[in-house]
Amino acid sequence: MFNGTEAEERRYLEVIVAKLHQALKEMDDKVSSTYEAVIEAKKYLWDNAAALDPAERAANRVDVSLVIDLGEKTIAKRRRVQKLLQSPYFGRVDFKVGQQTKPDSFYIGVHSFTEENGHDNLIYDWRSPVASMFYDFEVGQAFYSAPVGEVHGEIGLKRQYKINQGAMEYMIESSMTIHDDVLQKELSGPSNERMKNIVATIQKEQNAIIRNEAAHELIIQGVAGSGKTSVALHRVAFLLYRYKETLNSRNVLIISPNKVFSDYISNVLPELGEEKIMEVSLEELAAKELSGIGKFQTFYEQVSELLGGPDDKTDDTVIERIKYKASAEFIGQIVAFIQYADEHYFSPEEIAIDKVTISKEALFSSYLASGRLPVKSRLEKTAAHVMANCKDVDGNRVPASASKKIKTAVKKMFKCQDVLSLYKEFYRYLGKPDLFKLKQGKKLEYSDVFPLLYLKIYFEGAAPFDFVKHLLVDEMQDYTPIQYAVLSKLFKCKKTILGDSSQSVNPYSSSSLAEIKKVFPEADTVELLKSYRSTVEITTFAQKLKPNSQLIPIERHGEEPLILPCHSPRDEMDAVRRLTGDFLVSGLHSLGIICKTHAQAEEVYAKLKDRGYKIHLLDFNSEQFHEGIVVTYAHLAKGLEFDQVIVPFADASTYRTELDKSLLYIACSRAMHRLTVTYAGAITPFLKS
Ligand SMILES: Nc1ncnc2c1ncn2[C@@H]1O[C@H](COP(=O)(O)OP(=O)(O)OP(=O)(O)O)[C@@H](O)[C@H]1O
Repeated sequence: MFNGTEAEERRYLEVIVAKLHQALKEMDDKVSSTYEAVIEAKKYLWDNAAALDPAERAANRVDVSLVIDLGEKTIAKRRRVQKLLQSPYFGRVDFKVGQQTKPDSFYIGVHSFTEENGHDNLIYDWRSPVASMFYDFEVGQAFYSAPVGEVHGEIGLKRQYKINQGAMEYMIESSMTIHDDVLQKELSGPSNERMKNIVATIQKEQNAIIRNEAAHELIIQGVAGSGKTSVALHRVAFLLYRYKETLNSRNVLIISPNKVFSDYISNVLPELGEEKIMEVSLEELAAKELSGIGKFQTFYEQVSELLGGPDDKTDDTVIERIKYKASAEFIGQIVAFIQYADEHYFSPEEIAIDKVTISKEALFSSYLASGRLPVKSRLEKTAAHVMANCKDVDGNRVPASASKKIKTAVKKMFKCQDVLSLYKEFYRYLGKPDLFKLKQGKKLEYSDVFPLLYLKIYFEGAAPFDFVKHLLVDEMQDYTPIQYAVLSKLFKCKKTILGDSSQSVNPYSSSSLAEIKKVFPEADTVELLKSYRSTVEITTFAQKLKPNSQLIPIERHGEEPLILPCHSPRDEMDAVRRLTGDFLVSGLHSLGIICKTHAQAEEVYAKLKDRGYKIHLLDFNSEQFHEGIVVTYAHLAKGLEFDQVIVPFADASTYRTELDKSLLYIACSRAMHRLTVTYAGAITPFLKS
């Protein structure tokens, strides 16, 4: 057998590392000679500028840019080889097809590697067709999908390697269910600074999501820590590889909940050899689309309003408005209104301007003939059509002096002159004008932003984002059906939508997989039930808050979470300080102190900073994730994870509503290895038992 023993594998690794070094050297030489060639060509241009004719100069410039292009490609390739030098491969599959006497050995790494003048592919990219067998099959019958069709055969051997700094730490022969030992090792270590790639331990069900090419919309509901975000980013990397001729990173957009989250995930694609993708929040999108129409409350401000103070009660009518506009039926009502407006809101009147007369009937038939355009364009087309088809009393074409007046008159025949009036009219049509309320300073409530945008698209139209060929929506539970309806009008492309209905920060407007599916009836849906982030003890603890009998924690054990009662708020702060001190000597990398509200986080931050701890406060103005000790609140902590989490203020007055329970669940489920909950006074009823 090729490289049958561990000693042979170790020698082979040395050979590969040497080849990678050799390739690196060759690339360095190539980059240097490219550099010299560019300097030479530029010098030639400069020295001979006067003697060269324009065509020669242009040809010379083209040559220079071709050489630069080549140099850049070499540099990108060099970066990949450099990465491979750390860990050339993580897996091997020996696969035999049909009557083949000896199997082929495929070594699988984060990138592919072929010797410059050699023919053999020494390392296969994890996204290549043949590598899919590493994730999908154990020893025995297997197949992969190649461009020529499915290739069937037999896997005779499957191995996994942990290679660090070019040296093999361990090698595992795997004949059992995928990667258990390696996965355990990966998950038990302390966290990285930011989210990392999981190519070596992608699970079969995750691989199916990553390589799903057929779905136009793919909706992933996954329990906390099930790898949704990781999988979605690996899916993007896969699609960029698979469709490299037609798709590049500038064609992929992620709707991300905030800048901290975007920064937190920003390393994954570059680690996989791809460029970062664009990110935007729904608020940024709405601000662009609604510019000139009005200011609006943000989602975070809406949630803060709902949280209120310990004794405040949120205005029930606010909740009623949010709930109403978050229902799936609401879209049906807006659609019905649009149809009604189409049929009833254009009221033609005879026009008699200067020497031109246009009948009511002519106007109406032009309006009907103008098709399904946005209202404004439709009115313009109607005016243009009637003018083209009529003459003044002298038999002449409509004079320019009259045409402007006619256009204005036609515009006024539509019941509403701007989108905000149309939006208010919608609630009058429903017989529920009270469902629209502006906030102080004429700010729109957040729940009005997307219905208004939906009507704006009907009234004025919107330029779809055609350059986006794949849209990723994370934290799907936080978006309502009407938001999805707007997204699908703006983005006609393929979509991957992921989230967890248990992690809603606003229970009045959260969406489940079933609700989102109503907006995308053709979508493929997947559920991820295995949770990888936390120890069994932490997962079991968090499950008491939001039970899900289907959740399967990965068998990894650690300390029992600790609930720490304190005599007074002062004692509680002392406890948090002590726990923070313990963390600093624990060998763990990241600590998240996760409060319920921003105000509480500011308080803890100020008190810990007093003690000289190096800590960071993360809030909605933060642009970056930070390593080390972070103080934040549940809404912002969503999507992040920490080796250790402290949840302070878990008392009965802080966590009392359903929304509070959700936030407590989010906070606790961020912990990977250690979790401590502190409180003074009475404990929250959600943790009472
Ligand atoms: N196959 C895997 N191999 C190794 N680690 C994995 C795997 N799948 C997930 N993980 C790890 O589990 C953790 C959670 O992943 P991720 O943040 O993508 O989950 P999520 O479902 O988006 O979580 P949440 O919804 O709770 O924010 C990360 O540390 C990730 O690296």
